[in-house]
Amino acid sequence: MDRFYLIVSDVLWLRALVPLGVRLVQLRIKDRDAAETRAQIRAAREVCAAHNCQLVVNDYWQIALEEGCDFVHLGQEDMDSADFTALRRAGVRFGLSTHDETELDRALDKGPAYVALGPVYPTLLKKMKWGPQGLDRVRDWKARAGKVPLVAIGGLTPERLPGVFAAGADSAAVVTDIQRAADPLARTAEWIAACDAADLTPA
Ligand SMILES: Cc1ncc(COP(=O)(O)OP(=O)(O)O)c(N)n1
Ligand SMILES: Cc1nc(C(=O)O)sc1CCOP(=O)(O)O
Ligand SMILES: [Mg+2]
Repeated sequence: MDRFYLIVSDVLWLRALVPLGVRLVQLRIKDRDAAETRAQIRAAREVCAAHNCQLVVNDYWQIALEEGCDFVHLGQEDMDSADFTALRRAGVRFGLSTHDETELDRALDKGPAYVALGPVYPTLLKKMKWGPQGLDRVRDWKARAGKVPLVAIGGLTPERLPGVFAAGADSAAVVTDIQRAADPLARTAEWIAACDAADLTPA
């Protein structure tokens, strides 16, 4: 999977950043009504299709199914209500959040396209009951996940990427470092360059 996994909170971000060469983007909408959420997902699908970028829809697996999207991200609570049979029948891949061993076992049982581990570093985005997992935990998760790709998330920056990839993460997800950057477009370019550099570095 692509090393750079951009997560944005609104389709306006997606429109601005995907054309820079982003290949994997998650639309993580919170606190919008159903109509607005659907409109955003539909618009994001169009932008991504035009730029050969994989769209991942966070949380709203049902709207994703209805709108013909082919990839969703689900947290452990989202998994409680998700219809995995319907997702599989429609060929919709899913990535799953994990934070401890029990969650990882539960996630791996579902046959995910990837598992995410976080927060690797402290995150400003949301309050979480888990402290920073650290790079040893990334290494451990990589061994436990086997062939399932591992996404690292939480407090990531371009400067932290070499360590995260060396520990075994296949992909690095980011929100704050880009959305709160003084120049989000320039920061996105830095992320792409840092991820490309990691691809050229022997493991
Ligand atoms: C790549 C990735 N990893 C983890 C999450 C978090 O999902 P979740 O625990 O459901 O929390 P919310 O993002 O829905 O608040 C994610 N979205 N993406
Ligand atoms: C949305 C999210 N989920 C996490 C998890 O551990 O499941 S950490 C996280 C926040 C990631 O954002 P930032 O790059 O701003 O730290
Ligand atoms: Mg969720």
